[in-house]
Amino acid sequence: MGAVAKKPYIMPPLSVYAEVAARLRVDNVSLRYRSPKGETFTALNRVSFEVPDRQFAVIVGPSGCGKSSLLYLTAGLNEPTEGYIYVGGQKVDGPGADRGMVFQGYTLFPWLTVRQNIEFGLKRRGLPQDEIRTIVEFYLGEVGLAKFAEHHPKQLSGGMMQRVAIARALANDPQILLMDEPFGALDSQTRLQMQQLLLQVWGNSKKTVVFVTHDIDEAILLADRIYVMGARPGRIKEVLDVQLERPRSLDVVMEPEFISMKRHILGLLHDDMAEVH
Ligand SMILES: Nc1ncnc2c1ncn2[C@@H]1O[C@H](COP(=O)(O)OP(=O)(O)OP(=O)(O)O)[C@@H](O)[C@H]1O
Repeated sequence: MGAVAKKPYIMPPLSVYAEVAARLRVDNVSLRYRSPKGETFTALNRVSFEVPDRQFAVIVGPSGCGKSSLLYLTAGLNEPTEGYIYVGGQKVDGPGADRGMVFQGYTLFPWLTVRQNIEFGLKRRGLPQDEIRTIVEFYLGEVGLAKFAEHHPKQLSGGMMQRVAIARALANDPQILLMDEPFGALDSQTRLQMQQLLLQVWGNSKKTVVFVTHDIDEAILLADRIYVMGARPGRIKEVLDVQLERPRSLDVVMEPEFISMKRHILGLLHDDMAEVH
């Protein structure tokens, strides 16, 4: 195995001050689902990790390992069976504007224009009209959609819709951006463009991002730190720091460190599949 495998990242102990230092702290979280017949299924088992402020964290793992479940818990759309999640030191106990979400499926309001979609949350918060206009213009520019502000979602491509979703989430100035396979439904060319656009927008906003994918290339290209999950039960198997220089272009996939890291993660995922069979 390559250089990465020889020096895996060792997870530091959760510090007493972790709520302050980490933007996201997942503390001993388990999640069990109950079937209608009363059988329980452990989707997540004692998951603990932290994401420092302004980091780009990527969660990668096989299908069914609980990636989406973890993101939904962080969004407050579901509750852990055990353990706690903290965002900016505050315990998550329901959905909140401090967490922006971008999903794989297109979640724009179809009856609203691009501009109206982006300003939706800002209006609900009662911001003054001129402030809303300034924020919306800024994010339309960030995602390259200034010319499409008055279009409706059905007039846009999948990639453009996801750009609106990113702009809408960031316009609300969340503490953390949660992204669940946001480019999973896009063709490979558009996906590569969207990865570059996201890196650029993130570089400007410097938000903390938690991004779920099962695409290893996407994970390494985007991440500061990769959390590799295993399945049955869902758990964190290893945490890897990506030290590739930024800004990262598509050529990064040919760098030895990239290839070595990819091989290592593939090995972890294969081990996991071997454990299942
Ligand atoms: N509401 C539910 N009731 C029962 N089981 C569920 C429920 N939601 C998810 N699960 C199960 O929990 C496990 C984790 O699901 P989850 O969707 O979080 O995984 P994932 O890693 O995001 O998978 P994928 O990559 O395929 O989207 C899976 O085995 C799934 O079948």
